[in-house]
Amino acid sequence: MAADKITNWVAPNDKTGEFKRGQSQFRNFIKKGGEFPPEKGRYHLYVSYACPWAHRTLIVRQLKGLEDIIPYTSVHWHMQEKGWRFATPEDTDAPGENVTPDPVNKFTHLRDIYFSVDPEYKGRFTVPTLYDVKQKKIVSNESSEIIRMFYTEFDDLLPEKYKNVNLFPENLQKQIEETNEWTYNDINNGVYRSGFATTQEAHEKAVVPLFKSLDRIEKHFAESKEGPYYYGKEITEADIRLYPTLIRFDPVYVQHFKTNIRDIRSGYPHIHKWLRHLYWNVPAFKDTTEFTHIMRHYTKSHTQINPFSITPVGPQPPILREDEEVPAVAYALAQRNSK
Ligand SMILES: N[C@@H](CCC(=O)N[C@@H](CS)C(=O)NCC(=O)O)C(=O)O
Repeated sequence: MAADKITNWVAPNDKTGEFKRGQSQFRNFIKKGGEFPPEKGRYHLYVSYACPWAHRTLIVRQLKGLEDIIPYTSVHWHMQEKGWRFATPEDTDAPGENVTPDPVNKFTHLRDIYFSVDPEYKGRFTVPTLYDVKQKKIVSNESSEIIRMFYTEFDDLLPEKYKNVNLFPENLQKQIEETNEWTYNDINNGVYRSGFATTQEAHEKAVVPLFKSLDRIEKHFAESKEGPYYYGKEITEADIRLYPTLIRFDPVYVQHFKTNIRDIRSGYPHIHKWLRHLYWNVPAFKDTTEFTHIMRHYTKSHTQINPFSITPVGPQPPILREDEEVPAVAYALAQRNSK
């Protein structure tokens, strides 16, 4: 049935043409003394390197030093009719760590996990999925909540160094929540609303606020006295939630989702600086960024947008070095410096 196709993010009969993201269905929490207590090796994290929501969880896992506590598997980047699938030993086109067959249940597709937990499951089969190997249950498939569990709930199992990593500090919580509100709607989800729209109106309704919000971030960086992170000297949730969308912006969204009023590298110097600082100087960001998965997934899986599945070659490189600029920016800077 056409309406059930995985690429029908907007139902073909929906006249608004607007992409409306569904609610994540599994919303349990890891808690000491609860149904899902923190334990080393008990929870398996399923991600796709292509996915910005999953990307958040990999960043936090590494920043919090949870590598030995929470193992993970990345699915193959190619999402087809049955949704995300696990890589097989024959797959040689999906680089990166842990792009392997499912080590827990030997399932072939992510959907098998959802059906094994609930044979009547009607939602989407999304990454990230945090799975309790002991009880064979899904803890959560909501990235914004998984990262919050990772911030604190495993602290008792961690050395002092990582216990002290506070990504959601008390004094900034209110500001971060306020930032999340508009960055989620306009940016994280805004790129999808722009790209999945099936009418001109729906597209513009998403693209215009997306760029207004990028302008707002640019201004925030231009005016902030401290850096290099969104809220000063320490990485917080604000960086973790923005980076996965913005690292994908030039390589994918600008062309595939048509969000091309500007790109980051030539249009947003402060955002560009922040982005490159994270990528080149903080291993949790670079190590978890797999451009091959990112560039191929969108262009080859969203056949409703790109029926021939051709992946553009550029922009190259997908992220510039910190001392590199696109020619137009380099020229403008040289002009300024010669005055
Ligand atoms: N609200 C969810 C969204 C997750 C999500 O939509 N993930 C996408 C990949 S970027 C997915 O797995 N989509 C598969 C589908 O919708 O069929 C979260 O933040 O965890």
